[in-house]
Amino acid sequence: MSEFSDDCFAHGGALLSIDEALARFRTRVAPVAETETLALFAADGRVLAEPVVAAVAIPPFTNAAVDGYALRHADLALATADGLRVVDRVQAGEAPGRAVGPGEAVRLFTGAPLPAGADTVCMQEDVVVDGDRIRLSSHLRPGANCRPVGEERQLGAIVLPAGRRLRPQDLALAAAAGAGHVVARRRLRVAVFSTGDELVEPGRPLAAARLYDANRVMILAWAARLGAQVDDLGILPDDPEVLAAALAAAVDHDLIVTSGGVSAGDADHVKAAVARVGRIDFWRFAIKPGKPLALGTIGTAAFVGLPGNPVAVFVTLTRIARGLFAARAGETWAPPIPLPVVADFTMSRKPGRTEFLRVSLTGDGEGLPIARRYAVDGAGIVSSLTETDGLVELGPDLTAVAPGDRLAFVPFAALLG
Ligand SMILES: Nc1nc2c(c(=O)[nH]1)N[C@H]1C(S)=C(S)[C@@H](COP(=O)(O)OP(=O)(O)OC[C@H]3O[C@@H](n4cnc5c(N)ncnc54)[C@H](O)[C@@H]3O)O[C@H]1N2
Ligand code: MOO
Repeated sequence: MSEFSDDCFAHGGALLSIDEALARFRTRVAPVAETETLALFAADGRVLAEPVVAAVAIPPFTNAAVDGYALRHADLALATADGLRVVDRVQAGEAPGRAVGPGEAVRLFTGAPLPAGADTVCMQEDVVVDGDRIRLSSHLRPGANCRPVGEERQLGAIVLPAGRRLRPQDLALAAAAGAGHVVARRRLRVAVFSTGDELVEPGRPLAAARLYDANRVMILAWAARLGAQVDDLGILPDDPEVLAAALAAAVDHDLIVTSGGVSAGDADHVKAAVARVGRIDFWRFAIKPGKPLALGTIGTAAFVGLPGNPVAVFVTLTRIARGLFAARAGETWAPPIPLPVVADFTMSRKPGRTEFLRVSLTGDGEGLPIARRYAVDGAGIVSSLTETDGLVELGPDLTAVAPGDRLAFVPFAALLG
């Protein structure tokens, strides 16, 4: 199967919305085909290639939800009047020794199987114990305090769908369903480099007119958090020959992500370099920051050229490139759903683009959280991403924000998931 259609990333040059971009990734990019069988305990963060099917019912047998006594609901009147005789005791993990007959109860503990004949469990707090007899002090509905066999899932049911990126709670469900192993897609191989003659490796001495490469470590960490095998190709100069050679050497990756050099400056050579060794398309987004994005294919690798400004990198990486990553990884993914917050600031703006503001949240715990806008604007202000809690998304038609307005907020944790 071909990973990309020939014109996978082609488009007419009009401004795109993020939703349009994500829809194109979903429909035009094929997931990596190779799969591997993994021990459940090694599968956190991996993407399921096959659904997990219940090898047992969950729970596998009807059991007690509380510490107490198993009884027959038909004996309820007797249980509250004369009481019932306790004839056995069953711990979790034990098989019941005998059935519960008329006028009888069995002492049992949370997780223990219900003995035959019993259909209801009363909590030990609701009985008075008198020798080998118990008397019930409250009413009970039939089946109370029982967890019936298959209540959660029947044998053979799908418990986790293919495409799920496994989280700790998914692993718990797979374990409960009896799965010792899962079939996952292989990890994506992601290569990352920065471009720009002005860039210097962090920690090295800085000469005049140079600045440290902030983007590469952010992109590498983003991909690694998503479970990719990352290759750091370093900082490359604004030299089309060098860039083309590096791109050609990186074709064994699923995704090549770069930053810088995609706009219209004299030293913006990334697009030309990709065109030499593969195919390139240029997408312009109606968003701020992050308007320019170069997308292409080099053999079986997808190429993503992010803009140079670090905040634009963060926005395009988490809101756009994330969708391409998901499509390649075979992952069912949707952008995080924004939560309502209330503005404490005033702002007027030109309509036409979706704008992402960095905001901090405060609040007294009553009502919606209050969003305070970061004091300094600008797509180069890295600390605007570290001293805030997430992004507010202003729709393209919005021309003003006033204190008290409701805004759509997505926390950083959700953007990085
Ligand atoms: N005439 C125009 N100029 C620019 C436009 C435009 O539409 N017309 N768009 C601006 C916007 S918006 C952005 S974003 C940038 C994108 O340009 P590039 O992708 O070519 O990025 P560079 O020019 O290489 O860098 C932009 C800026 O970011 C700094 N940078 C680059 N890489 C890193 C890095 N790894 N770590 C830290 N900082 C980095 C770079 O020094 C520049 O200051 O173009 C605008 N110009
Ligand atoms: O897209 Mo530029 O994206 O604002 O810094």
